[in-house]
Amino acid sequence: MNLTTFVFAGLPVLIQHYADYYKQRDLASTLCDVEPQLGLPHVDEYDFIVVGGGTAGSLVAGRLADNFNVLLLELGGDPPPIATVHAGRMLGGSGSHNSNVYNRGSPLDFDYWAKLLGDVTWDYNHMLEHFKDTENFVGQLVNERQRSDYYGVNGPLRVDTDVPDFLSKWRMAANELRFNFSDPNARQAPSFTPQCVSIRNGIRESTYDAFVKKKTSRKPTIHRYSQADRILIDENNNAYGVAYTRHGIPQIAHAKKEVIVSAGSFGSPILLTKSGIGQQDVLKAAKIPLKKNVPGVGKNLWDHVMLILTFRRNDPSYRDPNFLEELKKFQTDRTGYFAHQRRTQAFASSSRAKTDGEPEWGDIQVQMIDQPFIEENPGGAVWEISLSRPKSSGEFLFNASAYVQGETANGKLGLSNFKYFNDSTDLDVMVEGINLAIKIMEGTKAFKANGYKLDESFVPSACKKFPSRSAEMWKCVLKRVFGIEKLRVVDASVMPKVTNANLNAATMAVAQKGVTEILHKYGSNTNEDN
Ligand SMILES: Cc1cc2nc3c(=O)[nH]c(=O)nc-3n(C[C@H](O)[C@H](O)[C@H](O)COP(=O)(O)OP(=O)(O)OC[C@H]3O[C@@H](n4cnc5c(N)ncnc54)[C@H](O)[C@@H]3O)c2cc1C
Repeated sequence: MNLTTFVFAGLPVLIQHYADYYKQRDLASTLCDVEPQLGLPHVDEYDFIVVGGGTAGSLVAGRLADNFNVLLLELGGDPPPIATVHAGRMLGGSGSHNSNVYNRGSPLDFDYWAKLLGDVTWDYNHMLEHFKDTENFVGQLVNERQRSDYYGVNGPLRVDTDVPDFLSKWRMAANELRFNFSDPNARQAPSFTPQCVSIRNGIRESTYDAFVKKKTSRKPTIHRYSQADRILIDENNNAYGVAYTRHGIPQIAHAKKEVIVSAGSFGSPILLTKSGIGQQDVLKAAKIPLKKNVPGVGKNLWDHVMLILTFRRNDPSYRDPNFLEELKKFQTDRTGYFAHQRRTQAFASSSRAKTDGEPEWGDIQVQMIDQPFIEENPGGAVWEISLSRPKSSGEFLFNASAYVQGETANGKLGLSNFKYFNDSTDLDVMVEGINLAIKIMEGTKAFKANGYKLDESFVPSACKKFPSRSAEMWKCVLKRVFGIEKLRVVDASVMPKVTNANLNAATMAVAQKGVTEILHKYGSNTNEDN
């Protein structure tokens, strides 16, 4: 085993060590906190209770704490120093372990939301102000003239531009294929772009870091390792509190103003259903008293289907940088290979988008990620091909029979069915995305010189009966890989349709909009009961 493999293989052990240590430390302080209450009926009271300390919840709780008494309940604890898990159960949520790519999405996404919802406050002109309120943009721009109109500089979240050394090649490839080269945000249009990231000195910055941890003014009270089990709703259908378990100890908190559900696209529908808000027949099957019949709970599940491709580099002169030296540079002054994401991206419109009369509204996103230090593929590149405006949507349903049998763990109560490619034209769009990636890597002068070649070893043998690289072969691959067959919700689950790029930034703008509306409703006077 070489040094690189040894270091990477040790990461999960290190992460688990920190996760266990944080949990034990929090358990000790929780026991001191709750000791006086044991055996006594005791209910804490706050102005707002925010359920879920992820991308949206941390932002909402941190902002509201300026003016109000806020309790933030989070299922997980502090994020470990290096988080690589695929479920964001920690403060900062999925934003504490994702790639921190900061893409707002197309302005046309938000204009479409406004049309769908019949509410102009969701259009891009309005949402732009919420993006600006959250951002401290320090990055480089392709179009400098847009800086003052489109970017915020006084918000808590640092947003930078990642500038990998192959960005000039990316620009050349754009020229060769007659694409524009532009910025990913402001007014995103089909083009090749650099990527913006919410990363500070090579370290991820989540909304928990930016809006809560680094805050110097009043912070929310945080109860970690706390699972909200039920929203308490009175006979007039007002939410007035939350029943939850903190390290397994049952607790109740009351909210004088509102309960805000920010438990994410999977957590929110489960909590709403457990509280009696959901589809009538599901509630009946789960024997949960009906509070409100909302047939949409758990429906409308959108996902960006993403296919990952690997390109090998056939370039005898290529040598990986020295792993130890790069690690030292990063540890010493946060420079070198590990200080950057080393990604670029392109937004493109498929033939379907053009036929639909939407040529400016990209429905394909491709991302190139430079990958040194992979022993079996030195200098290779990984590509993420995403269907960024799918037409197929799925559902996330409540597992009523498991609930009736006594299951309480949220992770076991959700049944997701993404229904990928239910609309078969989604397959055609993905095939165009795959072909664009191959064209850039194998067909442009910019990248051809490095001898990049698609690694097709992952193609299942059942798909090899089709001509190599044909649309039929790619559709077969996609089908195999993705298996065809007084309450407020503020998180990614409220998007009527996903934006056409990574969702973290759009979730922040949704959260900032929620905060703005709450402050508008309640003002900022802590002593006044509205
Ligand atoms: C592997 C991965 C990589 C990604 N990469 C990117 C990227 O680079 N850029 C980008 O823009 N987007 C990315 N995303 C998507 C992005 O992270 C999410 O869209 C965004 O975090 C959603 O925010 P949210 O607040 O809705 O949910 P989350 O951030 O998931 O927060 C929900 C929180 O609620 C908590 N919770 C759930 N149920 C309960 C309960 N009952 N009681 C208490 N707490 C509860 C959870 O523990 C979690 O902390 C990525 C996602 C993943 C999974």
